[in-house]
Amino acid sequence: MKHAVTYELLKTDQRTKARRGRVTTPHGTIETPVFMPVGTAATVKAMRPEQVKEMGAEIILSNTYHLYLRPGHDIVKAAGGLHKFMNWDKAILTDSGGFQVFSLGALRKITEEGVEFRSHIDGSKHMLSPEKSMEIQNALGSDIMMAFDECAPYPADRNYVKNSLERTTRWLKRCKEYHQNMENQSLFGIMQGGMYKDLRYESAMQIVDLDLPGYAIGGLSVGEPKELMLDVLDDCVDHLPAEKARYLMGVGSPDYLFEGVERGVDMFDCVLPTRIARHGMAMTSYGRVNIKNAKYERDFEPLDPECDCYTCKNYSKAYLRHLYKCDEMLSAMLLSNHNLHFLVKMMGNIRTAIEEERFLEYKNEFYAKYGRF
Ligand SMILES: Nc1nc(=O)c2cc3nc(NCCN4CCCCC4)[nH]c3cc2[nH]1
Repeated sequence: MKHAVTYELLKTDQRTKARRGRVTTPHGTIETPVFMPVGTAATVKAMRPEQVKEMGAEIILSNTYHLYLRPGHDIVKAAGGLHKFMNWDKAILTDSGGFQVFSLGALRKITEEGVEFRSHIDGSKHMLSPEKSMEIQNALGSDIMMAFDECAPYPADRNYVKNSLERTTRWLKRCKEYHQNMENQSLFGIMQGGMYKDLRYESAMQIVDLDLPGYAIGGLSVGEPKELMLDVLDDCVDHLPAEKARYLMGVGSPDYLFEGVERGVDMFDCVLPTRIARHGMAMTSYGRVNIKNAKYERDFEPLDPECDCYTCKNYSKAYLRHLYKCDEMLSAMLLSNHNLHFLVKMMGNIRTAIEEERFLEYKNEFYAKYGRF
């Protein structure tokens, strides 16, 4: 059966596991490695879709949990689907709701059936299951639908993680069973297994058999130490098929992106660039800039001398500091635009570096300039 979404491996770095590829979807192709801007409630916060497209983003992420609760997937469906509703005509990946229930909703109960929770918006009682998550994502019409899984907390004991990953595998089979609309939407499986390398292997073996077009590494970036995360990641990427897309969920600061690419990851997403923007923080070639800092009061230079984004071409740090101090909406708009542009451009530079066999040199050059993460 032909998948709606396919991955093509174009080149693997000779010295690391970094790889250059391409994901093809019904809403266009995506050059990888790729960072996906997050548009949780059907908007990349403080950004117009044209700006997100203009910076070169080819795919964004949205969330089943949020859109189910508000406005409701029936309304998005009636609008013609999420692409039409939010005026975004490139690719969309939707997360399945599992992680968001744990991180946002007031979790009530996990059973074989699914997850009972109370809405973080109005406290109303709800149930998400593999079938319900697929129904919602089919209604949203996203190109890539994530399987309904349980992201085990960190730390979690081995027995809990083992039982949880086995239930996640059973849930994945139910997702695949229920999934309609195969010709327009593809399902990605999600590997779990906590920080236990042997359980990660077990999870991978169980999900790879289902021959899906892409697989995510879940259960990471959940508060574990960086070196532990990278050690587990390094090990578990190898258990995923080389000819399928590999997506590391919830990762998105520059250092984690470089380290993830180096270990063979193709796709990333994180709220970080837009979230820290709303708190006056910018990512620049020379490290993070906290625009609130008094030292920028009379600094009439742009945020990043090496950045060609709209914000850096037209505004100074002094002005951006002023906007933030006045709590002006334009502050979040300009800093979000810059941070997203910075990461999307950085991934473009990474892709070129892989093509030219100089990924490690580019990484070291970037780290030397960026300084402390
Ligand atoms: N379906 C699903 N399964 C996961 O295991 C998962 C694991 C994840 N881990 C993260 N980490 C996000 C960390 N993020 C960093 C910046 C501030 C907000 C939290 N997001 C995730 C999303 C996930 N989605």
